[in-house]
Amino acid sequence: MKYISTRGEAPSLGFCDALLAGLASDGGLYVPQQWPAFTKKQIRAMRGMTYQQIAFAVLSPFVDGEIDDKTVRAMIDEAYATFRHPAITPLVQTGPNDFILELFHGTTLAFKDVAMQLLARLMDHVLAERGQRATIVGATSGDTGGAAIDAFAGRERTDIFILFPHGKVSPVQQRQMTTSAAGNVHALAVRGTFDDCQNLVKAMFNDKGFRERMQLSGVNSINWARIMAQIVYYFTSAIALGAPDRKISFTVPTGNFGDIFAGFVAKRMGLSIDRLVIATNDNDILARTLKTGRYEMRGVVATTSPSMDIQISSNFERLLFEATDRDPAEIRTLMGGLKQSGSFQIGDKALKAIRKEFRAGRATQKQVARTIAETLEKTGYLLDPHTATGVFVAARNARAASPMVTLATAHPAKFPDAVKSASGIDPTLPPWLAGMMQREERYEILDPDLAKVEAYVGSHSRIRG
Ligand SMILES: Cc1ncc(COP(=O)(O)O)c(C=O)c1O
Ligand SMILES: N[C@@H](CCOP(=O)(O)O)C(=O)O
Repeated sequence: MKYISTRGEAPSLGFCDALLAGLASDGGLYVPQQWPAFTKKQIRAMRGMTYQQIAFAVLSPFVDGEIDDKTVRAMIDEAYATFRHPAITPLVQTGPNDFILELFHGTTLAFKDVAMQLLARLMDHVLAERGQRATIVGATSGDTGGAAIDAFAGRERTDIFILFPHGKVSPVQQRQMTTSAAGNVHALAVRGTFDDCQNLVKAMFNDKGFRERMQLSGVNSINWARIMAQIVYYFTSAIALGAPDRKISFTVPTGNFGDIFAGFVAKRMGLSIDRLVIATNDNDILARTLKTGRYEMRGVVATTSPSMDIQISSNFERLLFEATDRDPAEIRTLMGGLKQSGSFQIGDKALKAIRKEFRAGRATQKQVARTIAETLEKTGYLLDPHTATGVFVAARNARAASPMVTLATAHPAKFPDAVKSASGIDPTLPPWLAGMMQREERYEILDPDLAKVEAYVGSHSRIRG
């Protein structure tokens, strides 16, 4: 299996090289040259398998033998042994046809743990095999950072630098990034938004000299392996609800478009998915784009679901690549427009293809708060604000023909203020995080200035720039 860039001007790579590359050298994102597919019979055979067994079946075609099967299985087992639920990502029924897919049973209480625990092991393995080291740079609106720091802390072959928007993440999210005692961990608070952080990370990758000197690697969902690991829970949950002999719909709280793109890939791989619904908060650029065909950035507004306070939705580029029948020249034009004017217009054919696959809706902060309160009252289930965004949008896009699964992307205890103000309940952190809020913080505050950020990374990575 080769991986090609959405912009068509970077070399195609095998799995291990794409894993370490993160962003392609032409600024594009790597995708598999073709989508592997399972037959109905093969999917039926996954019934009764454990999460780990299904993960191996789903990941194997992507790894394509570049890492031997025994090692991949061992990494999967180790990664998911860190989860606190035996089902890893359990389904909870909240209505006759409504389900919540709990993705927050990992160490940092967000869906990011599912991919990150595996990614860290895969990277470590490949670096060790090659006798290499890497400097990891990542941007976070709150959850990716904590999950990456937890997964990479203390690893000998990597130094990790996480950029987060100063003052714009929840106190729990911030402590998960700033209280690590590991010497290879660096939390950088950037005076700006998540989009500024993500632009800085991409700019570091696009600075060829810096990228090579520092041996940069990425852990955001620009890295194909992140998406790959997230495909698995679409399979486990759909199979538990009757796939492939029944169609299942999913609603996904969306920001950087990685999680829902994994659902799109699962469908391409033969999973019987009915509706794929994008749920946004007030930062509704994706819902607007589906409606108008115009991707148009406006200022980011701070909401009670801060992890989705995003305007530049990186993985939308992967979808555009598919919707334009994989036309890299078209992607270069669209992304050029975005860089220059903050907007682009999707062509009619591509828009039609996108609308065929996705629906979208938005929940305002008031609607999110009401959804938390009403769900608690009706079902006894306490939602976090990101999941509540999904539940609100799911209710407007469900249909009797297929069960609707909403992805629960974070635990309510990560956002106690918003949850308490909506429900009156103060969600408590699990025991392993209980002392975290009292621990001393360690982080650097920086301006959104590429030279300053590169200077910091260059002088603190064990690979000296
Ligand atoms: C809790 C939570 N929900 C939803 C999202 C959106 O996921 P994605 O960026 O993959 O669309 C994020 C982060 O992006 C998140 O941290
Ligand atoms: N919501 C994310 C934003 C970054 O997303 P990623 O999936 O591309 O890493 C976060 O919590 O940081």
